[in-house]
Amino acid sequence: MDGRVSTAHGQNDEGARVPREAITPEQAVPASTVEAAIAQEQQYLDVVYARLDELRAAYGQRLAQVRRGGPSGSPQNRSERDAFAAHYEDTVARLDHVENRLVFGRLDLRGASEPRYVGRIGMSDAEHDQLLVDWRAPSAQPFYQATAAHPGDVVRRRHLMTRARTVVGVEDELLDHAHLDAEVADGLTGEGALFAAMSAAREGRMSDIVATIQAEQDAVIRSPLDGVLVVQGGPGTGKTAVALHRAAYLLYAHRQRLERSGVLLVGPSRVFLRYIEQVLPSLGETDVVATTMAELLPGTTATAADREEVAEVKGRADMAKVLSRAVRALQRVPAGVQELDVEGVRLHLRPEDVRTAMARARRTGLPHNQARETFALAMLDVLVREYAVARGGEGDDDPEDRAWLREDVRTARDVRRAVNLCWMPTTPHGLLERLYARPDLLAAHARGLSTRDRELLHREKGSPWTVADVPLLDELAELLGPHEQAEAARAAAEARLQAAEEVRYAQEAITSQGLGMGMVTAEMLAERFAATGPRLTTAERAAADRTWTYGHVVVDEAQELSPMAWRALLRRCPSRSMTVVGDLAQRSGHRPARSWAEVLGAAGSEHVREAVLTVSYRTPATVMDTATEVMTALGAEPSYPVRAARDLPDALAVTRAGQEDLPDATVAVVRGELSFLDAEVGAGAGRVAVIVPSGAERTAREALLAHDDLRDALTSGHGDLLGARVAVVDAVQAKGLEYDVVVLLEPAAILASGAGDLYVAMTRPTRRLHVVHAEDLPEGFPA
Ligand SMILES: Nc1ncnc2c1ncn2[C@@H]1O[C@H](COP(=O)(O)OP(=O)(O)OP(=O)(O)O)[C@@H](O)[C@H]1O
Repeated sequence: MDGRVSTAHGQNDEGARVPREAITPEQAVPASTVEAAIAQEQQYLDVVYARLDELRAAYGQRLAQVRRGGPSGSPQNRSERDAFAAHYEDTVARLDHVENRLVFGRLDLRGASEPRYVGRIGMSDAEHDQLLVDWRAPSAQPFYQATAAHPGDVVRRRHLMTRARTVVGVEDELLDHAHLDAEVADGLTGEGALFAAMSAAREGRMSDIVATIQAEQDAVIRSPLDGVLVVQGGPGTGKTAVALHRAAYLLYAHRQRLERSGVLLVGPSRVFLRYIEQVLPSLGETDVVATTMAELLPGTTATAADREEVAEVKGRADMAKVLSRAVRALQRVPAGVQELDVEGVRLHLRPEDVRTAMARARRTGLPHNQARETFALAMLDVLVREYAVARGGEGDDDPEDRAWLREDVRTARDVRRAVNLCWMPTTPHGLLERLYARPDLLAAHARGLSTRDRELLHREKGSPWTVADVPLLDELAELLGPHEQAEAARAAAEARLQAAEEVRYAQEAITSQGLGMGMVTAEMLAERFAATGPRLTTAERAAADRTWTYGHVVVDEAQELSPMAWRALLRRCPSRSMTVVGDLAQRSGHRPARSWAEVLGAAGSEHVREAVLTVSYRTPATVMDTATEVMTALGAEPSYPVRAARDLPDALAVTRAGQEDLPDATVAVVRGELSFLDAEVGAGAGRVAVIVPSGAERTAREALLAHDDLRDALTSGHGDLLGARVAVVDAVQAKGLEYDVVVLLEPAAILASGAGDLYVAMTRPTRRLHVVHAEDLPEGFPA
């Protein structure tokens, strides 16, 4: 390609000091001088890293100084010191995280005397001259957006490839009109760097793409904060990467607005959150709350999954009405007058008094458990009046007597029971459990559900909570409000945890300050800290608080969310500022969705804008095209076609075996693919997923474990889904993840759980999809 010069080498050139403007913007770098260019860039890198070290040392010292101040002083002094410590801790952590590929780009601009360097964070030298522009700053945008057709002021864009602190390659794109060519105009930016990133062996953790963000991705990342932005993109188009970079961008561009309220990121599973956990810190952001729908409600962990048809009923928007009726039914007016015994006196609970007290309580607009107090007080007033009269009218005007009478009534068993029966306090878990377990209750409140739907909801008390239960529990928590006794038990448990945390914190302080020697114990220090408590970050406080509202919410794999789940997320985001990324074609189960309007539930009625990502940076074209053909043959053609950025030789392989030989064939294929990776990306590097039909993971894993070499590969890196060189998973577990090679076992059986699952499974590899089957292949696979 004209105007593009790139090379790479592994040595650090120790050339003479070259001033940063030595490579003039108008000057292209011929291939012969690439080595010299690398040497020049190394000079610049050395200056930037030296500054990074200086800043780290300076902030490290300030932090140590503040910590040395210890826990003494007035509360105001302590809180100021805490605030400084927090700031320094964050800065030190941020500077530590940006070590790798700190500088990755350079722009030579028409009319500018110096080039502009783009990096992970902004940085100035001691004289306040800018060394590095933060990739998120407006002045870095041309690095991602300039094209030969629309170069703006950019004459040359240079990608710097680095390993540790060494420049190992540069890649130039000349964007002035003299070098215009159609291929550049249409093409991807920084192709060399991009292809190097795409070809790297996968290590089980997602990396950031800050050096090679493409123009269509950049437009999404920098899209305005307000409203609901839906990003539809086929497999591997960078939706997850873009969502994370957008979170980092928004925190940078709207720090004031988002820092206090925070950003919530919702992913499909804990494994997925671990897969992406390094991306935001590497972009200098650590304060995002990452969670899954299963963990959205603090204190509740959903460990089970429902069958598809059960989850569907639980997820319907109508369930909100069922729950609201169930809560309302906790407020009951007795059919007739009831007699109550208070200290031998007969009092009367009259339906009309109950109705009046109820109306007053409902007018407060408070959730059920909190409004109960208004109801109970109103009932008490009525009963105390009757009690006073029954006691001979004495003490009617004497406040002290009146208080005694009131106490008699309030504590009487009959009264407590009657008030509770009229307005029963309850917990979300208790109520939902009763609803599921008692068909009569469900029939009374869920009139809109068919008998079959109600049967699907039935379950015994004590069954574990499922992911689909979480939005229902959350809805109930909203309708009910805190339950005093349950809250007290929770607070006590939390206090115990907090005390343990304070001791741990104090222990650290003792160690770091060289205290101890028997003069002060961790418990003593903890007591002193208790007044202020260990510092919690915004993210930590937000994650522990159900009622926390976030400034922005990012949802990944959003095509899986139910209408009830959207309600739970919208409650957490009153500003309705959301980034929603997903792929309709990858939706699990047997209910395909044709449009985002169908999927978004209540979020769909907000101000929604859609963006589409069209290029897959993961899956080779041969595999991508086959996956599309299979989906089309199934009548589930993806509505948003995807173009693969590259193809690779032998990207698709198919091995047919007899039913009996399938395990042996799988072993041979996995072994062959590991050898392929050894040769291709280095001994022991690269990762293989064996994707099997749901429920077949255990058998498949055991078949592989029987072989020593494969056992090593399966148990390497703690043997978990991200660490091991070979992992056995089903399509749902593989969602959002990627591997160098996928061995796809029995596609026809995977299809039983839905076309979307097969599509997900087929599109996970970066290098090769190897299909192993005994049953006939679904239509669309090559013969
Ligand atoms: N601009 C880019 N430069 C380099 N690599 C990229 C770029 N965009 C995406 N990638 C890489 O492509 C792969 C797929 O990205 P990502 O997981 O974000 O895609 P996705 O759309 O979320 O995929 P899926 O829906 O299939 O889970 C990742 O390895 C990612 O790092």
